[in-house]
Order: sequence, then structure tokens, then C-alpha cells
Amino acid sequence: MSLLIKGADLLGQGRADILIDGGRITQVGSIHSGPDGTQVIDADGLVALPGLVDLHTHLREPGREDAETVATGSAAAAAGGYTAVLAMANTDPVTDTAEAAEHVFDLGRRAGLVDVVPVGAVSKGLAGQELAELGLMARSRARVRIFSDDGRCVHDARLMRRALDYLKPFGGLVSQHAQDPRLADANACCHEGELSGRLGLPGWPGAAEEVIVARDVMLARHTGGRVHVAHVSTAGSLEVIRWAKAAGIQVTAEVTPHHLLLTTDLLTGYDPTFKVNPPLRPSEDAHALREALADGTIDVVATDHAPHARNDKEHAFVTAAFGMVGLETALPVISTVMVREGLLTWADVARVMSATPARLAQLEGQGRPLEAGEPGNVTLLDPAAVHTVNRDDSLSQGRNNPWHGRELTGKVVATVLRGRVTARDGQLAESADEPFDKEVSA
Ligand SMILES: NC(=O)N[C@@H](CC(=O)O)C(=O)O
Ligand SMILES: [Zn+2]
Ligand SMILES: [Zn+2]
Repeated sequence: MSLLIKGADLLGQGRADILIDGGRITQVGSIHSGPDGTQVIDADGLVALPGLVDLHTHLREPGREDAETVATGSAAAAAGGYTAVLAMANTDPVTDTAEAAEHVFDLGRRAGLVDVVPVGAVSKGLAGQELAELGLMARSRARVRIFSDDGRCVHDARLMRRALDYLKPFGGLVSQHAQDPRLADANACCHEGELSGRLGLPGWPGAAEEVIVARDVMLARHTGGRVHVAHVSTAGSLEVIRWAKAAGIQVTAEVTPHHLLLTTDLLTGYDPTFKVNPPLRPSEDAHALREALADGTIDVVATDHAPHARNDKEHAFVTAAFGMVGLETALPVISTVMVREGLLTWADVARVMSATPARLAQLEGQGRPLEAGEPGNVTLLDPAAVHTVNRDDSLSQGRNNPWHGRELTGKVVATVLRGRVTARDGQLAESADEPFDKEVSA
């Protein structure tokens, strides 16, 4: 089965047609027609991006299939323009062995909508005591390259040092949830400042993130290992990262769409939808994050898609679960907040949402430019389409959507995984039901 995408805007190269056959792009340029039976997508007015790659997704399976499954999370990812997601390890059981990693990988293959690549835990059971089976996970079929205790911080400096050392031969990296547990404990849920005092909510100071980021870049310097800062949220962390990059230390950072735009004042109504870790910060931090994404200090946009069952989220603010969904709104938010404001070009978006995350996760068949010979992973988006987000129009099981009711500009029209249309206009495409048998070697 072949696919012809007609007249898409190809990132600064002008309008072109893309022919995908056998899972790979075979031709880019002016193409009149494909082989007999070719499916044609009219992409007039649409931007073509390489399929998006999310470095930070929570899929909840195994253990909390009532909140999300690999299949429902994969569907939401496809609808959001993603062709690969990295599935965080804080499931039940935790992804801390090769078998557990292969299990998640296989569930992803079975769903067949995006490449699901497991993140391995740094410590056994996320307990922060003993290293998990890092080498076995790396050598498994799931080819784990990113390790994280996300949800918790690897706060023991000695364990962090050993993890960084151990992963060097694999080029693996530790994605750190930077939260010093003594400065911001498990109850901390509001940016510490005037508002947390007024609302009577336990404060989560920016310094609790910054001290861990500062420590970790020094450990990366000492070991020569690679540290990645998950969901960076403060201007102070950015100062440290800028310094570390200038010093040649191997550090990268990701920002979530929500931290780029949503701010602490949203907590005034005590709506747990806005409860997230790290917390929403003041507008000065959000502004600094947008600038840092624009100037390259921040390498990646990652969703931290964190669906929760209603009975975990619909609580008083202090007891509700942390996290918000994000897979289906990430590209529209980046379009609205960064591209329309002139802070990023579409080529930059391809870099921060596809090429760089694929490189960090060492995914050979993802994040590639849209050129002949490359895998047929494409996201088509209408940059001018304006829509109002409705949390019930979602393929995720999560309804904890902080963008509900907001108007965003830029809409995903189609997602293509190795030449197969997986999603169309926010719904699974019909061809997505076909058995998943196409495999393209890297
Ligand atoms: N971001 C969140 O608020 N929650 C995440 C964990 C995490 O990313 O720290 C979750 O697993 O729910
Ligand atoms: Zn986290
Ligand atoms: Zn997370």
C-alpha cells in the first residue's frame, strides 16, 4: 500500500508532494500519481513535519488500566501527531527489568499506532536504594536508552553518580525529575510564594528543582555521563543549564507545553486539574522557559502526559493526584505559543518535537528529515485552524485536561506511521485497524 501526500508545505523548502511506499519515503517533489491503488491525501495548506516523538509519556499500563492503557495512550498520541512515545517507568509493576521493558514494548507493538519505547527505572521499584537492571534493559529487545525514576527524584547523589557511570557505554541518559525531597516533600503542590501562603497550600520552591539540576550537572561533568532534565520549570534551572552547556557538560533539558504558558495564579480556584509536578510557576518563569526554548537552551518539548482516573483527581486540591494530559494538545499549544509569536519556525518545531527527542532516545527510524529513503513517518498540520479544546474530544481516558475551553491555533490533520495513516482529524484512521505487520529496518 502506498500513500501520496499532495502539496504539503515542506519546512521552508516550499510546496512538495511526498510518496511513501513500503513504509519508506520513495520520492519528494512534484509527483503526479503513485502506483495503482495509492491512497492520496490532499495536503494543500498543511505543514508536513516528521512524526513527533514524545520523550515523556505516562501510559499507566501495567497496573492502572482504569486511568490509561498502552492502546488508549497510543491512540491519543497518534491523534496528537506522534509516531513514537517513551513510556515512563512508574507503572505497577515498575519497568525495572528487561522482562518488564519487553512487556511494555510488546503491548505497544500490539496496539500498533505509535512506537512505544519503554523508559527504564534507575532504581529498583523506584525506591532510590539500589540500581535497577540497567544493562539488561539496555540489551533487551526493547533497547532501553533512557532511564528515569520519574514521579520521584533520584536524590541519592551516589546512586545518581553510579547510574551515570554505568550508562556511558550505551550512550544512555538519566532523565531526572529534579525535586529535592527535603525542600519539596510529597505534599508540596503549589509554587512557594505569596500565593501559596494566601491559598494555604504547601509550598514547592523553585530551589528544590534548581539544587538538584546544579548537583546533577556536576555529576555529569565528573562522570562524563549524560543527564537530561525532565520538565524544567524555573528560570534558575535555566541559568544552571546555560552555564553547564557553555562548560561542555552533557546536559539536555525538556519543557512541557503547560509550563510554557500556564501559571501559578490558575490555582486560585483550587481546581485539581492544575495540580502538577513540578507546579505551575509564575509568569516570569514561563517567559524565561519560552525564551530558553527559542534560544536552544531547552532542547526538547515533551508532554509529561499524565492521565488520572477521576477518583484520583476529583479530590480536594491537597489530596488529588499530580498530573495533566497533554498528548493531543502539545502541537497546537506550541503552534499557538511559540510559532505564532515568532519564537520558533516549523523547522525548529521539527527539531524540538521530533529530531532531538529521537536522537536522545537513539530511535533510528524516527525524527528523520522528510527525504527519499527515510522512514515514512509524517505529521500533517493545519497551521491556521482555530479550535476550542474540549476535554471530552479525546482518545485518552484522562479528562484532566488543563486546556479545556481554551482556543488554540493549529490542528493535527493526519499522522502517518511508516506509510500507514494512524489518525485523521483527532480520530483513529480506518486503516489503523489493519493488522500491524509492516516493519522497516533502520
Ligand atoms: N507530572 C506529574 O504531575 N505526574 C506524573 C509524575 C511526574 O512526571 O513526576 C505522574 O505519573 O502522574
Ligand atoms: Zn516528573
Ligand atoms: Zn512524568
